[in-house]
Amino acid sequence: MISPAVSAQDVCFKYQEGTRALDRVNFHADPGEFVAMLASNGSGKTTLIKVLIGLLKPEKGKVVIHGKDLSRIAKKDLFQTVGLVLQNPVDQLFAATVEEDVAYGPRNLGFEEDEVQRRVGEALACVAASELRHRAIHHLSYGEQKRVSMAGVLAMNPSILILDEPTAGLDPAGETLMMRLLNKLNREQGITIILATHNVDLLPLFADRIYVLQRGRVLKQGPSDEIFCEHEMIRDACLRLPYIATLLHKLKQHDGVPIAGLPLTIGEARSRLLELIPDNLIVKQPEVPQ
Ligand SMILES: Nc1ncnc2c1ncn2[C@@H]1O[C@H](COP(=O)(O)OP(=O)(O)OP(=O)(O)O)[C@@H](O)[C@H]1O
Repeated sequence: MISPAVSAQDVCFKYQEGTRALDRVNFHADPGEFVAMLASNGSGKTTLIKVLIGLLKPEKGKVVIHGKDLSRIAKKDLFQTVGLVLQNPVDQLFAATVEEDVAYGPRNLGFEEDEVQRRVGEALACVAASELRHRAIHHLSYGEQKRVSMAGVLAMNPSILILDEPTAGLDPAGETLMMRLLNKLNREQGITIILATHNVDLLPLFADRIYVLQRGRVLKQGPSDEIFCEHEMIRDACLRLPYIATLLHKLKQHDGVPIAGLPLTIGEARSRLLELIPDNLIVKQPEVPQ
């Protein structure tokens, strides 16, 4: 049996001043999976991320990375296996220029300069930021800073990427770009993605599995369709359905439109609605590439 890329087993964590932020949390992500932690503010997402990467030590339970207890993994090996992208890029970026910042990790590991430059080039290309290479960090926009901070992590070639609120503060185009980048890293390079978010609208498009957290506990985990069909649980967790699902749910419940299942994405909703429209009312238009 293949070990999970990351697992947290019965993890409890209490902050010094007494807040119990995690209560017997069981979490795992298999190699190559795209897993989301979905929760409202203060539910323990950031705390769980910090525990998964060893920045906080659990009071009980353990974290295992690729079959090895986290407490036994040397920091140097950990940084090359698990990359952490913080919510606020300012907390991550510290060099004067983009190139210096992205090069910092590989240089620190003692790679030859050719290899460092190769990694910087590849990491920046991965996040669609090659043209920013010689720019000053403090001149970058927030969205550019987010992508550059991700490049710094990718330059270490991690097999697991953990991101805290990667779409927070981005405009709609930036959100879509970020999620597409993560999807590409996951599908094309097989990088395991774990992210914390409140963004319910984008998750059904990308996440293989979702964990819903509330007050430090896992309420439920499973694929999007299993998560979002539990309306009461979603409400109890102070979350909501994706907007498109809310619309179709209302059309079904209040207007009796016979929509099959509960579409969670615009693509699914479009297909279900088209099934209900007679062919002679549809005038087919050529598809416009997105
Ligand atoms: N350094 C700290 N000291 C004390 N309590 C903390 C600390 N950091 C977080 N907490 C508390 O732990 C709980 C979980 O916080 P955490 O930041 O993990 O939640 P979150 O789901 O990431 O929230 P958000 O979506 O607002 O970022 C909250 O009640 C918070 O007040």
